[in-house]
Amino acid sequence: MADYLGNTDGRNLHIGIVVAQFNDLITQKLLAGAQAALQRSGVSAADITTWWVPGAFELPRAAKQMGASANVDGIIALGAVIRGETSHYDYVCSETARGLAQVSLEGPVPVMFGVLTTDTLEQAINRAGGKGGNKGADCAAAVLEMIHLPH
Ligand SMILES: Nc1c(NC[C@H](O)[C@H](O)[C@H](O)CO)[nH]c(=O)[nH]c1=O
Ligand SMILES: CC(=O)[C@@H](O)COP(=O)(O)O
Repeated sequence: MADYLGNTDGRNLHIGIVVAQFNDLITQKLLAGAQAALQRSGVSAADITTWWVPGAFELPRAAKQMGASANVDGIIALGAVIRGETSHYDYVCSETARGLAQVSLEGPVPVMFGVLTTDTLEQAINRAGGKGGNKGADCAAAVLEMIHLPH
């Protein structure tokens, strides 16, 4: 099973990950979850390319650049947007989601939405390896499924 998911047409898959530094207490856990899940599925660590960006708002541009230049078969975008005192949260969440969806639809490879959008730090912790699972690992499974869709 691992061999199948980790390659296609007899060659190793190359997976890209773009991850936000903002709330890196959380995003480091999301990244670790994605990396572990990919490697369990037969993707070599050498075939995972990771780019860090300042925050979630920068993820769409990084995903677009990676899809155009890094020879990857799929991309996982990871971030953690946690509500503050102002409406800034709403704009970051909506534009990050819109931008990543646009890159996935219009770009050459599938892009997974692994950005937590939570009201509290606890909610984010629970979804980055806590009782709510790990959104990074979820996206790893999803990107492998999308790559293997019939073309
Ligand atoms: N508040 C959060 C941010 N804000 C920063 C933006 O994502 C962006 O980097 C900045 O506006 C410069 O363009 N980013 C997160 O990832 N998470 C947050 O909770
Ligand atoms: C999600 C955000 O941008 C947020 O953390 C910013 O906090 P604040 O709204 O209190 O400035």
